[in-house]
Amino acid sequence: MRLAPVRHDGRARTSASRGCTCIRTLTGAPVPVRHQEAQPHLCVAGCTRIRTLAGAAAPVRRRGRARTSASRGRTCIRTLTGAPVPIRHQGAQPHPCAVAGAPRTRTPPPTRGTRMATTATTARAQLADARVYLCTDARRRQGDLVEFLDAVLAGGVDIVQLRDKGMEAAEELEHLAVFADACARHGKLLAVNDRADVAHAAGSDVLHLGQGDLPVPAARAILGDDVLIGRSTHAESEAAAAAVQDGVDYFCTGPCWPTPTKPGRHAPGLDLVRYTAALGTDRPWFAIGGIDLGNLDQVLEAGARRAVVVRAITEADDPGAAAAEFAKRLREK
Ligand SMILES: Cc1ncc(COP(=O)(O)OP(=O)(O)O)c(N)n1
Ligand SMILES: Cc1nc(C(=O)O)sc1CCOP(=O)(O)O
Ligand SMILES: [Mg+2]
Repeated sequence: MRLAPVRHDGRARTSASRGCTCIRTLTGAPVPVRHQEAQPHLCVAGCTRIRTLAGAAAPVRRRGRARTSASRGRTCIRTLTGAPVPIRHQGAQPHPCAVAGAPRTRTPPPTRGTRMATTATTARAQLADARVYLCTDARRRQGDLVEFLDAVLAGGVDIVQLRDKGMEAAEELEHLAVFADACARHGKLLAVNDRADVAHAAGSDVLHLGQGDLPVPAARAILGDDVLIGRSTHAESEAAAAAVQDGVDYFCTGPCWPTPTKPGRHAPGLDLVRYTAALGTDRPWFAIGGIDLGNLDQVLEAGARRAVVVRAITEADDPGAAAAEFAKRLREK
């Protein structure tokens, strides 16, 4: 199926296209959103539409769930190949994808300033309280993403990041919509890795940047002040800088141990955790790298009060129970 962009500005759709692209605005910057359906879908309350992706007809229905404070987006559930896929629509207004009765001019975006201030404040308070930060892939091998996210978020994960390296942006956004919906159900924070444009399009609460990723000011230029930004640090100088750098909301120090999740990354070990603890910074920071329930006490003894984990939860027999144990032990310190 060849997709061609179509603007909902009164121009005719190209006949060759079964998909459409409409432009929506979140913070003044135009963000292209591709709606892949044979029929124009109605992203307005109560709509049900049939759309086609790869030839399969599937229902699209509006979901009337209330948003949590952690979530700014709206969520529709659509079904592609049998599995429900939540799609979050940014903005307080239904976005103008409706063709029947669609506005010919775009609905103005919400006034971000007032509406976002409370949300950003809430998100920063949640970050301050956070203890367990999970990075996970999209569970394509297991095929259990929704169940997995519900289990770990109910168990005690405070922030969940989609970290699935090499995924194309469109697919990442599809998965992020599932993450966003899960975070909204549980009132937890959603994090995007590496890409400010994807964080913006997904309506993420958090963007995580490594030392080689986009510089913080460049990410802030895209995201504004309301999205939380985190930094990776692997050396004392980097941790000291991240503790004071403008625009940084939290940072991570590690790896505590060499880890196959980040092959080739030198592990500064628990000395860096001890150094960071000694900084005495009020800025939230997390230990990362090789942490599991067997060595967590060493991480705590080195002075960390927050941890980022991947395998210890994603590969656990019972991810929800593993998350709960991490949360319990990090919170009782
Ligand atoms: C919460 C969190 N901490 C550290 C990282 C690692 O970031 P980075 O060094 O950019 O490496 P990649 O994950 O991008 O491979 C992270 N993603 N999240
Ligand atoms: C993604 C990542 N970043 C690191 C850093 O030190 O910045 S360590 C790491 C992988 C952590 O995975 P696991 O919990 O499976 O060891
Ligand atoms: Mg990165």
